[in-house]
Amino acid sequence: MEKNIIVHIKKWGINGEGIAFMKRKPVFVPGAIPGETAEIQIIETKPRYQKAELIRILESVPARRYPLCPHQKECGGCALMHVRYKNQCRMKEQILKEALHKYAGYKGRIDPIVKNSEPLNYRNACKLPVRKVNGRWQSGMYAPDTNRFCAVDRCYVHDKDLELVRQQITEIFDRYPIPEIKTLVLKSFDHHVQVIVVTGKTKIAKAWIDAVSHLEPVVSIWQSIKTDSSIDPFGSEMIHLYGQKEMTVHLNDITCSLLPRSFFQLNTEQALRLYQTAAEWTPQSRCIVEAYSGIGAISLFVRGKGKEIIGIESIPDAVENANANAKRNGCDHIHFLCGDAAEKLKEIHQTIDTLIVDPPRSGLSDTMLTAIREQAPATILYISCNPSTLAKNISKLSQQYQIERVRPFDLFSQTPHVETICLLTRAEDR
Ligand SMILES: C[S@@+](CC[C@H](N)C(=O)[O-])C[C@H]1O[C@@H](n2cnc3c(N)ncnc32)[C@H](O)[C@@H]1O
Repeated sequence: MEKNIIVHIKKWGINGEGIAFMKRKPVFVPGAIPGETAEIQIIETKPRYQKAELIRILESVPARRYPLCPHQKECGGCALMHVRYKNQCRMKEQILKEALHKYAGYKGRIDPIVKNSEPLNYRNACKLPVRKVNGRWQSGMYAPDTNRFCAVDRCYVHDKDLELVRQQITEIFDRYPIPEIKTLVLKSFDHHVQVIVVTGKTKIAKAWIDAVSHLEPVVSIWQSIKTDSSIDPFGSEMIHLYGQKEMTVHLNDITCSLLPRSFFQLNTEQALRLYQTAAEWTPQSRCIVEAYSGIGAISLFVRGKGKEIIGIESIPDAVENANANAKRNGCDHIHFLCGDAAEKLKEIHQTIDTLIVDPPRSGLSDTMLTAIREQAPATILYISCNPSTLAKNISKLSQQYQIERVRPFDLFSQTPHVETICLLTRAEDR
């Protein structure tokens, strides 16, 4: 067994760990904070880095606080809960700054992070595995990098209605068990909660549906039958069991609907601020394209900035929502196409003045980057939840585009994730 060693934590890692250096090689120490002196034990050695377990903190820093959640270490969902909120925000600003510098060579100004006014109880959705533990049904999380189930009796970042329903549903599972239950998905907007249970091929008892539908905030229940092991959280068959099919989200004067498969940002209040910034930074354009458009909320926010707005999204249900959302908000000049962003972008023949992209964490594919270079819009608004892929993608566009503005948003408080909006302009147009 490795013996314990004492290290000084020098900087933040992108996953919220502290990083120490031994013989110039980084050692990742989850739970440690830059500035601290820690006793650690190496648990993994790789050619370019090491991973360690934090044994104890010998010298702490004022940024440390006692984490509210007793499951913080095992659950891993809130890797920064032991860090004071203002220091969490500084960490995110620093991670973004370093990524833009390292991969895109950017040393310019970054706006201060837009803080979350409610760093707890903000999450409007959860997707949790369900297991029987000591004879009782529980929903929880998998411990980081493992398939070890960690039952969570109370989650502090879930929206209050969502959390109430989650706790009550697990009790209902005890009374009316669902054979082959895999995952519980909940979405909460405006005090209304949608429940989606992902199961094997099984019929859900009427007693379970009745009990869940009687929970005060529940307005919609779905079952998703999943028999494959794909990463898609839902299976191919979706059965509507009770109430509304769609959820409604109000974003200032805009109203949007979403079906269970449609994506929406996890933090409604901060999403609103992000979309307002997108609207502010989008120049007046003849044609705007929004790729990775989800239910079309950004297109609706920039509705006054384009004569024609085209959205592209790969999930058919989200496209159905987006087109209906455009209609319901009186926007005849906005429509949405279903398909792969790169493929559909290539098929657009008119001149694109502004391109808005909001891809998943993996960022833009090489085919998307090629399609962007070919279309050469004058302005790109890149919204990203991953500073590394954002910066690497910007680097690949750097022959044509320069960074004009960057603003991070804290959408995922208590976690190391940071959302960023970045305005890029075509170099020759400056
Ligand atoms: C980060 S979400 C952004 C959604 C939307 N902009 C919003 O703010 O709600 C990314 C979206 O891209 C979609 N998507 C993922 N890969 C795609 C692809 N290759 N082509 C088109 N859309 C894709 C996902 O279904 C998801 O709706």
